[in-house]
Amino acid sequence: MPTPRQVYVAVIGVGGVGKCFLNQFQALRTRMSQARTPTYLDLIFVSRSSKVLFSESFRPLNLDTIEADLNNSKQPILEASALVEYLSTAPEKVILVDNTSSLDIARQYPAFLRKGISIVTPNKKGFSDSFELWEDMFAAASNGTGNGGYLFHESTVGAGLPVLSTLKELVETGDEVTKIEGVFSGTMSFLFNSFMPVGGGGGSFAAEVKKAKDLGYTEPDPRDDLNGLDVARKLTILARLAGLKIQNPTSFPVQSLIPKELESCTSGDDFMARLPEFDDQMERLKQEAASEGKVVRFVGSIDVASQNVKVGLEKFDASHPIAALKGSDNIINFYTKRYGSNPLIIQGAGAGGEVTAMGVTGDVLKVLRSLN
Ligand SMILES: NC(=O)C1=CN([C@@H]2O[C@H](COP(=O)(O)OP(=O)(O)OC[C@H]3O[C@@H](n4cnc5c(N)ncnc54)[C@H](OP(=O)(O)O)[C@@H]3O)[C@@H](O)[C@H]2O)C=CC1
Ligand SMILES: N[C@@H](CC=O)C(=O)O
Ligand code: NA
Repeated sequence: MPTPRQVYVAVIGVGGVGKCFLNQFQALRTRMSQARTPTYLDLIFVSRSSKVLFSESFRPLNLDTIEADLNNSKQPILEASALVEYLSTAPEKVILVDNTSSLDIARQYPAFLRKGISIVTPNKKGFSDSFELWEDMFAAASNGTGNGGYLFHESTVGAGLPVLSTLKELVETGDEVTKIEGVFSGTMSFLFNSFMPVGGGGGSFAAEVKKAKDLGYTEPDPRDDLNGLDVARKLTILARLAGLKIQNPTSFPVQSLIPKELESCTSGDDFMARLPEFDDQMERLKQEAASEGKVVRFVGSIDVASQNVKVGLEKFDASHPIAALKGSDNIINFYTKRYGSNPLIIQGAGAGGEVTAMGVTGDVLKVLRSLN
């Protein structure tokens, strides 16, 4: 007869995704405590860029008051390396949820994993950094080749859509993935669907960028979406999972939509303030495509055999499924040997706090199922 167990959870980042995650975690915690064999989930650490809250003795934090408690906390900031030490002394298994976009934190994943701490994250930075870091992470993880903590990152591609789990299952069941293509950015999808809808009309480009930011679709700095790198990071992750040794997200052609004149902007706010000056350029792009009866969309593709990866704008006929996407929808086509010329297609919202947090919460469940 299995016995009840306790698992600790530590959360870094309480922004758009982090806040939704904490709500979903609270509901999960209740459900797990009522299961036939209960799991008691306790939040023992939470932080944001300027605040940290935890107890030296691993006393659970109160989820009902967590936001105010964190903001009122006077505890000194813990560097990631100090957090590794603190969590590794916990008397129960620990899952660390990284809801930031910090590369510095991601670089510590191998250290956390080697100490038996599991990691769940929507943060793409570590998985698309050097191939060496990718290898270090999976060499340490128990669901890689190591015997440390477990590592899951479903929301790094397509937010909560089951993109990575599907690709892994295709590969692990022996299918041969030949090509992956589609729309991989919720922000870019939203921008082009609303700025250049099929049938004409649409708002100004800069106004749509602001809407995408306000809706929580963009990266913390929207330039990370508009420069194409967010999509390049996702394709790097997919290509690596499909077996390609892509060195980094700039080792293949990536089209940037940042106007030359704005490349020197010192902050995201400065960039956003000046973007309307360049609405005319985007309007010309729209008119040019319309004169051919087409629309423009921001897409990416990976040709596995030729190792050809690319990211950028392409024109589509109005009848094409990519032209017909709505809102922040992503569409991901997997061409494989088994599926032949009709790809396996995954489609749905590819950005937003709730759907991204769903992928993160789902990954917490995967860790709980894996931990014995
Ligand atoms: N938004 C979306 O639709 C999707 C997001 N993602 C990924 O999810 C992650 C979070 O995105 P999102 O919630 O939108 O971003 P936000 O900017 O809303 O939130 C980021 C959070 O991380 C905190 N933070 C940043 N750096 C550090 C640090 N060094 N130490 C501790 N805390 C830190 C911020 O602190 P503070 O509050 O003090 O600023 C903030 O709470 C990103 O990696 C993003 O790429 C993935 C898929 C979709
Ligand atoms: N900024 C990203 C968020 C999800 O990864 C996007 O727009 O797709
Ligand atoms: Na996903």
